[in-house]
Order: sequence, then structure tokens, then C-alpha cells
Amino acid sequence: LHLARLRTRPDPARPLPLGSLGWPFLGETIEFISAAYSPHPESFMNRRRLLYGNVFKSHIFGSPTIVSTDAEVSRFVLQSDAHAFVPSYPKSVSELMGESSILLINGSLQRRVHGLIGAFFKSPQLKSQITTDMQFYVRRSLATWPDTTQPILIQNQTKHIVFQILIKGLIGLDPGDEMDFLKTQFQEFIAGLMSLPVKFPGTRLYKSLQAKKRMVMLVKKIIEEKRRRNESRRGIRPNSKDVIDVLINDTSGQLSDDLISDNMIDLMIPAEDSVPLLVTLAVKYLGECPLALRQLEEENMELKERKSQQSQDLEWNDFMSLSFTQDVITETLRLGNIIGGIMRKAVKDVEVKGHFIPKGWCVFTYFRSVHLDEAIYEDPLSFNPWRWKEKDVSACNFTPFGGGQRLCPGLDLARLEASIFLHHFVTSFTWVAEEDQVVNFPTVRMKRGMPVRVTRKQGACERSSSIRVEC
Ligand code: HEM
Repeated sequence: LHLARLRTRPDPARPLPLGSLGWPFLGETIEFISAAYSPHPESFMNRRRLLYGNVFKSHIFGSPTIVSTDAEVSRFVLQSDAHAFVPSYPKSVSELMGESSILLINGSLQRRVHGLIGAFFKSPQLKSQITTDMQFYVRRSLATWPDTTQPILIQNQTKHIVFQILIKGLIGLDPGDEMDFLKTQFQEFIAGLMSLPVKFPGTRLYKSLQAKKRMVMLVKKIIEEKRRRNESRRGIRPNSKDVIDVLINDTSGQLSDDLISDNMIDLMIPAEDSVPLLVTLAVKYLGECPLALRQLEEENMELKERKSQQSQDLEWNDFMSLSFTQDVITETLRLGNIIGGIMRKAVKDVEVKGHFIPKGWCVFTYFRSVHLDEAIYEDPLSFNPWRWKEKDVSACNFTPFGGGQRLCPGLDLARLEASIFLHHFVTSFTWVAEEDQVVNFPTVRMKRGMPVRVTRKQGACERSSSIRVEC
């Protein structure tokens, strides 16, 4: 208790932001979690914003924390480098990721890995490969959906499709036994992300670490095969087809096989759940807003007919040029807050916009409050994709993908995958969504998995050069 008090004792010369540190040890964690589980997750933040302002002190998840619901303060924190702030995750998450994970490393190594991955995810070659693969998997999956009799769970369906795309893009594997093995092990692995930080045989964390080891072994085997193949090509540098290729072709000498294989698993964490959720939430919001659904359908039908008249396949820039579909995705990101906020830890005393953040304290940059702030977004709780017609998505008031040095490198890919799914979904089916609720903690998800009843549209047979699905 004495140490805890010493750590949080204010320096009279540099007053801390207003706020309460709550109960000893527990702080305000219970209030935060119970608000997060309730139908009004922002109530915790809103009450304190009224009492103390947009930046306040608290004590959540075991650390004294400055909470920022101010877009400019959050931007400053995210743009600062590791001399001021480093990532901070619950102990169980850091244990599972390991110290060489891209989500935890800092400095030149983080910039190198981030730069390589980001450039590959932006490359036309990958986008075109993902467009072909994603359409193949989406069409194959939609072709098996039964008409109206049984509801389809959008959350599960999209998880299955997106996992296949992710593994192909990261490791180069096609569906098969190894993909199934990775899927089973990954489920076991992520089950431990929010567990108690105790790791001896039988505990949740231990089981998750074992699952990661098994995945890493498979990835190492794939790396060895790729290296052998590269050697046999005697110096001809092959094109990178997946993230492993990109990292093993790097010539800086900073990236060991251990680092690469560990990171392949860690890279799945931010991607595996968030894209399926983006699609699932978009379906939920569209189901509740017939006007938006109609406009989205018209835009996509127009594209489909135009491409079919020209006997052309859909390419990634076709999807990215669907302006209303992109606005639907943007509005879903704003309202859905798939990642509500990000934790950083101050490695030195920092002052920003007159707010003092002491060394050793965490900062919780809470985007959710900014995205739902009525001073920034009119009628913030309503789904209104038309608001983005005039608005700038790169403003600091809109940060679903974070910002600064760790800005999500997968953001274009996430939008591309979501538009491909929505395109095929609305052009192939009419559908009715059943009642479901958003759960916001520990991660955002739909309580029932977003059930929808679908009816196939007349003549909605899908055709492309690579696959023909019979309706
Ligand atoms: C809707 C989908 C997604 C959302 C909302 C999202 C959100 C975010 C956010 C907020 C961060 C910043 C974390 C921080 O600052 O500590 C982040 C980082 C990251 N994301 Fe995404 N993400 C999405 C999809 C993806 C995809 C598809 C991939 C890759 C395949 C991906 C890979 C990453 C990686 C590797 C980082 C860490 C970057 C670093 O620390 O250098 N994400 N994401």
C-alpha cells in the first residue's frame, strides 16, 4: 500500500489532472468494467468528463492511469516515440505475445518490421491477390447458405472467411489440414489473452502458450522450406507473395527466424477478430437503416452490372471506388468502436496541453468517447453514413486504426475485405436481420453472432474467371 501510495503521490509543483484513483489496488476497474458490460458503456467516461474534463486521472487494470478523451492529447500520445510512451498491455497479453512481438517492440526494430509489413499490405500485388482470394472464399461460402429456413450467423461466417485470407496473406497457406490445425491452435491461444497471469501446467495461460509453441513450430517449418527454395534459385530474388517472404527477404540482418515466426502469430491478433466484426456490425447497422441499405445495394448492383456487361472481373480499385460503401464502412468504424482505446505507458514525465502525465503512469487514449462526442458528430449514436460526404476521415477526431508510429498497417486491407463481403452479400441476397445486441467487453462482439435470414436474388449466380458457383 505504501509503495502504491508513493507511486501515485502528486508532486505539488506539477498537479495531476483531476479525477479519482478509486479503491486501493482495484482502483476504478470494477466501475469501468460494469459500465463496459452495460448497454451504455460510455457512462463511465461521460460521468468523469462532466466532473473533471476530457482528461482525468483514474486507476484501471492495475495501474494509475491518465484517461484521455481529448482527440489532440490522444494524438500527441500516439505520435510520440518510445522515448516518451511505450505500449502497455495486460500481463497475460504481454506473456502470450513475447518480448519480440511487433505489438511490444520499440525503436528502430519496430519501425523496420512495421515499414516492411505496411508496404507489403499496401502493394497492388497483395491487394489484387486478396481480391481474387477473398471473392473466391466469399462466393464459395455464400453458395452454401440455405434460403430463409435457418438463420446465418454473420459473425461466424466472416470469421471463417477472413481467417483463410489472413493465413494466405501472412504465411502463404491454402485451406487444408495445416490451415485447420492453425485455426484450432489459434482459438486455444487467444482464449488466454484475458486470463490470470499465472503459467503452470493446467492454467489457461499455460495452455495458450503451448498452443502458440505448436503454431510457431509449423511456421518455422514453412520458413525453412521457403529458405531452401530460395537457395535453390541461386540468387534470383523471388517476388514476395506473403508476409513471411517479405521478412525473410529483408537484408538488414535484424530479423531472426524466431522473431519472424513469433510475429506471424502475433500479427493474427489484431486482424483475426476486427475485420469480421467490422463486417458484422455493418450488417447490423444496415439492417436497422433501410435507406442506407438501399443506397448501398444500388451502388453495388450498378458496379456488378457494369462489370458483367464489360465481361470484366472485379478488381480491388473497383471496390475502393464505391464511395457510399466506403462511407458505410467509415460510419461503422466510428459507431462500432471495435478498438475503443489504446494503452500506453509514460517512460518519462510528459506534459501535454497543460496536462501532466507522470513517468510510470499509463495513458488510456479512449477513442470511443471522441467518436461518440456530440460536440464533434451530430446525433452521434445514430448510424448516418451520409455524414462522411463532407467530412475528412484523416482528422484526429476519427482514429479507429490508431495513429502515429503504430497506425494500423492493415487498414486498407480491412476496408477492402469489408467491401468485398458487403458487395457479394447485398448483390446475392435479400435478407432480414434478427434481433441481436452488441457486447462491448472484453472485446466488441454480437451476443447471438448476428443471425440473418437470407433469400437468394433471382439470377444471382456468381461468375469469374477462377470460379463458377451454381445457384
Ligand atoms: C477493422 C479492422 C482493424 C482495426 C479496427 C484495427 C485497429 C488497429 C489499431 C487501433 C491499432 C493500433 C494499436 C496501437 O497503437 O498500439 C492497430 C495496430 C495494428 N494492426 Fe490493426 N486493425 C484492423 C485490422 C488489421 C488487419 C487486417 C491487420 C493485418 C493483417 C492489422 C494489423 C495490425 C498490426 C500489425 C498492428 C500493430 C502495428 C505496430 O504496433 O507497429 N490490423 N490496429
